[in-house]
Formats: sequence, structure tokens, C-alpha cells
Amino acid sequence: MSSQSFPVFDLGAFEAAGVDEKKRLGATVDAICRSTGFLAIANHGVGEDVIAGIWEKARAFFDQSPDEKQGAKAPFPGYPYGYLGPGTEALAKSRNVDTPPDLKESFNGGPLAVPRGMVDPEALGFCYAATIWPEKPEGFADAWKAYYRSMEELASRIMRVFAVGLGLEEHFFDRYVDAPISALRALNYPEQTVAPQPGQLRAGVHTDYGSLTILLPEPGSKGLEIVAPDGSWTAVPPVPGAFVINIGDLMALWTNDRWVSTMHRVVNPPPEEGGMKRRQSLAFFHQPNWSAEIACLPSCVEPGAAPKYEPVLSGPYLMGKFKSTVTAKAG
Ligand SMILES: O=C(O)CCC(=O)C(=O)O
Ligand SMILES: [Fe+2]
Repeated sequence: MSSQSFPVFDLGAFEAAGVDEKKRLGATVDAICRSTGFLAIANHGVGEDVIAGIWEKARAFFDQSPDEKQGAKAPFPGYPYGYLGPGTEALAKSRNVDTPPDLKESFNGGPLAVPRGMVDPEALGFCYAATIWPEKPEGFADAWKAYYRSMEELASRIMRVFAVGLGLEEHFFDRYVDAPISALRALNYPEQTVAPQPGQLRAGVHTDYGSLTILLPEPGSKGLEIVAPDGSWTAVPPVPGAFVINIGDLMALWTNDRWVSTMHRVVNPPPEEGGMKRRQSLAFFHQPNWSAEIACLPSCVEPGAAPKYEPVLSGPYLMGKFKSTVTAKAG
């Protein structure tokens, strides 16, 4: 996939289209998800002020001293929210590959409210755990919540495109994602003043765990790479004004591997381009309801054949994957 051919999907045009045109547009997404599952979403309607707000606050947060950031740190290893400092995560471990820690730091937050009647202690202790808000910068939590809400809404709209792409009724996925346990992560990949260790990347090779990731790389930034269908590592170009989205493991499971949860990574800045370059990104990991059972869609398996995978429960699956990436130093 050359940078010229990175697919861009016009979400507004899809939503304004009639039934037949929606099917035609959905088929283009089906083709992309069969090949890489990475595309850009344009005409998404997310407010520029919401995006500018979170960029400003995330940058100001990461620009603080290590001590100030530690004030918002996750209280113990494996706690999902708050500040996760350098050295605390190695994404390649989610695929059982042992690497040095990723060269990044992040701030993470979960659902903005606990659904009425939620009593599962594992859910309450993990995805509904409190976000540890930083004291500074002022207005951080407000900007965060505004962006989180926009991403929740956008993710639901994209799931409708997916349903159409799979030949399902447009609202098929709604009941699986009406109390989603999505997480938002602001990432900062600091300047590299020391050469990385062998095998150490900004983000190790991984697939995402959930239904859908909505990524916003810092405008003009480089480093995100995906495995193209021919097996080669290929850069994902920044697409001005658009979000980069990709599907995660649960879409592959749902579709019996008709759709691929493509491996990706964030590489270190090449020395000839100034190995020092900092990079930021925002990643929203959309995840179906805690107790949603994700099982192969009947339309994705030959009649009489067995699906490739056993069903999983969304929340416990996510928790297992997340905890597998925690490094010895975390906490
Ligand atoms: O920062 C990026 O561009 C991608 C990060 C990523 O793939 C992840 O955190 O899952
Ligand atoms: Fe990822």
C-alpha cells in the first residue's frame, strides 16, 4: 500500500446515502478490512475545538516534570488508568514476544460513568476503575471527557458502517456496544537521547484487542507501520483532517478472520531525521460491553463448518491482554 493509496472513507457521505449506496460503500470497507483493516475516516464531524483542546492539555501534561506526572500514576502494576510512565509496558508481550519496554509514556482513562446495575467485581476493579486525574494542567479532565465522548459517538457510527460492510442490518452491533468499556490513551514518545536497546521500539509489534481503534497521530508525525498483505512493513501516512482507524482482535473473531486484525508498531525516529524527534498520538480503543459475548457471525462460516475460535467475553478478554503487557518495572 503506497501512501497515495491509503484508503480514505467519507463517513458523512455514507450516512447521507440511501440503502443501495450504503451497501456499495460498505463493500469498500469490507474489502479494506479483508486486506489490512486500516483506513482513514474523513468528514467525521468531530469538532476542531474538541481536538485542539485535548492536544493542548495532553502536551501540557507530558511537558511536566517526572515528579508532577507521578502524581497521576497508576497505583499498582496492571491498573489500567492514570499515568503509565516510561518502562511500564511492552506491547509485544501481548503476542508472547519478549522485548525491552516500549519507549513511551501514556495517560489513560476509561468509561465516563458506571452503568446502572453493574456489580461484577472484576469489571468494577478493572475497566470501571477510577481514572487518576492529574492536578495540572487546569482543565485537563474537561478536555479529556469532551474528546472521549466524541470518540464514543464516532465509534458507534463506524460500527454501523462495519455492520453494513458485513451484510448485516445497520444496527446489528448496537446491542453489543451500548455500554462500551472503551479506553482513551494519550501517548507521548519522548525524544530519544539514548540509543534504543536491541529490539526496543516506541510501540512493539502488536494487534489491538477490541473492536475498533480510532487513532489520531500528531499532524505530520511518522513512525506508525502496519504489515501490508504482502508481509512487508508499510508506513501509515498522516491524513490531514481525518482519523486513522483500525480493527482489533474482536472483529477478526466475530468475522472468523474474514477481517484481519493487522499487526502494527511505532518505530524509532531514524537517526538521519534527527533521532531526537518527539511524537504524540491519541488512541481510542473501542471495546464492546463488559459481558458481551463475541462469537463467530453465522454469515462468516460455511454451513456445517466449525468456527475457528471459541467465543470470548469482551471484558475478561481485554483484561487478560492488557495485563500481559505489564513490565516488571510497572507501578
Ligand atoms: O501511536 C500510534 O500511532 C499507535 C499506537 C498503538 O498502536 C497502540 O497504542 O495500540
Ligand atoms: Fe495499536
